[in-house]
Amino acid sequence: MVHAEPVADLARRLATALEAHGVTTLVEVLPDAEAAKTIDVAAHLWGMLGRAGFTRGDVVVAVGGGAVTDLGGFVAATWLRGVPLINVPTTLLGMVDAAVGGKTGINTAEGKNLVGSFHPPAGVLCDLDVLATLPRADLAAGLAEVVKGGFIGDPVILDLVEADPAAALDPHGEVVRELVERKIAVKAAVVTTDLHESSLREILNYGHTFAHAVEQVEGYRWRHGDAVALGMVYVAELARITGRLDAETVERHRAILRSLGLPTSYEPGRFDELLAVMGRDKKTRGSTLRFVVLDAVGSPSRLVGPELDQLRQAYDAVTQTPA
Ligand SMILES: NC(=O)c1ccc[n+]([C@@H]2O[C@H](COP(=O)([O-])OP(=O)(O)OC[C@H]3O[C@@H](n4cnc5c(N)ncnc54)[C@H](O)[C@@H]3O)[C@@H](O)[C@H]2O)c1
Ligand SMILES: O=C(O)C(=O)C[C@@H](O)[C@H](O)[C@H](O)COP(=O)(O)O
Ligand SMILES: [Zn+2]
Repeated sequence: MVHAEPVADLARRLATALEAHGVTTLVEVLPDAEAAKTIDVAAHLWGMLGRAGFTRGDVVVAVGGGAVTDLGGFVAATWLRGVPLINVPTTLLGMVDAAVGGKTGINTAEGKNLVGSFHPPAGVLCDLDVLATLPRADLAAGLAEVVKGGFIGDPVILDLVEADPAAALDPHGEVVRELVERKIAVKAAVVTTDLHESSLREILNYGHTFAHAVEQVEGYRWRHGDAVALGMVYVAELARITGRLDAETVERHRAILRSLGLPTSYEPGRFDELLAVMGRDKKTRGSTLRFVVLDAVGSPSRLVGPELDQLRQAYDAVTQTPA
């Protein structure tokens, strides 16, 4: 079982329960957040599994946010070429996105999630009660991925957030439960059709080309969900500039994300740095950047090879907006 320090109590209780049922449990505390997603941490765990005689009859249990399930999943995918994985997401983002759908991965010096595999979990245990201790900023970051699901596939999500943003931020309320169920349904429908991202699955990457670039240039000090919020505004502006999306829907992005306290603007002067990183996005083919854009709410499509000037105009649009 792997976990980070902030959910140590929960992991201890789970390990105790497993031991009580006769399951021998090896528990390892990981570096917190993005610091867990490195080849060094993976290699450390491979060493532990080897010394413990971990076999294909054993199970990796990842208890934590998306960073822990991405790293735990990557180790499960690679050890003995694949052992079973059970995810116990403890952040909203993990519940609605990272722990479901089978993407696992680590970062390299060149970028985010550049090494990984598709390794679906054997099970995901999702208990909304564990969100009681999650800081509000992390709850909001998780809502960014929920809102993404609204824009690409389920507009009722957007209606629910617009009707009562405070309720969306209350982990004990019924609105959060409905948002979680709806977002997982959007993701499940996509992933069951295209697990390996040959085409349709790319829509789950809405906002992520710019988001991942921001995360990297910021040294992973930005929450992933915050970067996704900004990335969705960037790509909505790009879609408007290229004649795909109306200005009203772009403003709807800003209004919804701001109502949740999420970032919708960035600092000027970093376009060249971000452009270089965006070139390493997994959707890029050769030197051609490809973005998931919306033609309308619920109608995602692709924008292939936008002009440099259009990319820059979209950057200007997100750097001139007051936060
Ligand atoms: N594999 C996928 O499909 C997928 C999807 C989306 C995001 N991701 C990845 O997920 C990561 C982001 O995940 P995240 O937003 O969960 O961040 P995170 O895993 O970094 O967790 C955020 C913080 O919350 C703490 N925490 C977790 N649960 C808690 C709880 N119940 N109470 C108090 N503190 C708690 C963590 O220890 C950490 O400090 C990124 O690396 C992103 O790339 C992966
Ligand atoms: O499940 C997917 O597919 C996604 O793209 C979900 C994203 O929210 C997630 O952040 C994912 O890890 C990004 O994938 P990547 O392939 O761009 O690294
Ligand atoms: Zn994401």
